[in-house]
Amino acid sequence: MADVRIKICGINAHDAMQCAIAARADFAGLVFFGPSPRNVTLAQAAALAELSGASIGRVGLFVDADDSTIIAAVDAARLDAVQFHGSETPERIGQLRARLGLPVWKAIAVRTADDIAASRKYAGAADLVLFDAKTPAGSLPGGMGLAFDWSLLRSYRGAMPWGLAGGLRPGNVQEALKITDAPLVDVSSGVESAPGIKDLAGIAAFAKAVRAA
Ligand SMILES: O=C(O)c1ccccc1NCC(=O)[C@H](O)[C@H](O)COP(=O)(O)O
Repeated sequence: MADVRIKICGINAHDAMQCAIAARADFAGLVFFGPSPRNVTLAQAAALAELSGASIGRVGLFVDADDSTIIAAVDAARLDAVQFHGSETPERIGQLRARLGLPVWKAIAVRTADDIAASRKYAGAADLVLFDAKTPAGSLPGGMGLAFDWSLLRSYRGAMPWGLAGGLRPGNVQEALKITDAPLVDVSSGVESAPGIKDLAGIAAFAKAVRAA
């Protein structure tokens, strides 16, 4: 499977950032969402940006955040893209894209085929849709290690660039790619030893598994 892009999400420590770079991941996700165990402060994000430079794309992750929060993070972390994981509408996503001048990714919470079909409303507003598992009410909207039925994406041909997230691990990502042929995979808790603590060997194993798929 050629050139599947890899995003390691929830990087909040220098060793994890160095490991993602060494594993030749394409993107490092920085979570700007207080309730997450992976949340980074602006100062931490700036230090991670300093460490990583141009070696990896930095994607800032937000959940129904206001403009000032997003802009402060974009500036501090010198973000290359922004990912929205809340209930942002296509109109809101389009406004943010115009205001920030950065690629905008929209996470789509998936349980059924209808959820995937509904992602079409983001065409023209977002640059990429990230299909992720729908999480239980009251829990975090992502980073929960939950997978959806990957067969929903079998033979998927969307109008926009897309990626697969949710419950991926070194041990199952090849199966996920075999079923979905996803051009980008995103992992967070599947490469952690505890919530918010990245497992360095897990990051390396995940990248190796993707490249061997
Ligand atoms: O990772 C978080 O803590 C998080 C919190 C709130 C919204 C989204 C969050 N993560 C988004 C991601 O892009 C994760 O990588 C994605 O949901 C997959 O997570 P996992 O199933 O743990 O691999």
